[in-house]
Amino acid sequence: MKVYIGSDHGGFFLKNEIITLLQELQVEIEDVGAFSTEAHDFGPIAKQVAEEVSNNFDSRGILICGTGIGMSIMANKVTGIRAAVVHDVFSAEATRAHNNSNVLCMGERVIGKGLAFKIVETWLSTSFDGGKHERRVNFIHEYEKHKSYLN
Ligand SMILES: O=C(CO)[C@H](O)[C@H](O)[C@H](O)COP(=O)(O)O
Repeated sequence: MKVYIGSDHGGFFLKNEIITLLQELQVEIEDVGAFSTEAHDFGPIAKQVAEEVSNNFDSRGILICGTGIGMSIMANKVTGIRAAVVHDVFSAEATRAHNNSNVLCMGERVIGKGLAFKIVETWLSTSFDGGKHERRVNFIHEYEKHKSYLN
């Protein structure tokens, strides 16, 4: 699995900490920036990570801004993306098991490094449960394809 990772200025320091963690875990990564604390809009970074994940089989994304929220709103506009804002370990497991989330969004202004590391480790190691959850995830992508009302 390859992980594309990005942040704006608000997530820059936590992104670097998570890159170090991923390197220790021997996870293949690509850092798309930001590469400094100079102000960066979250939109282009989230778009780039989400498009990489959408276009590359067996890849995931991690996006960090101040809250994780702007990143997730942008990432979820990209076809095939299921981005989740996560700030607790239970949700990290649940969003993989139930939503098959492929992008993890966190806020550097919300949580500290220790909890963020637990979230990343849990999110990377939890598998999708499938079954009834597959039907629910499929509904999202059927809607995405047709943009019409589905019952
Ligand atoms: O987009 C966000 C909120 O959804 C992020 O938290 C940004 O990092 C934040 O808005 C940046 O704010 P700043 O005042 O420009 O540092």
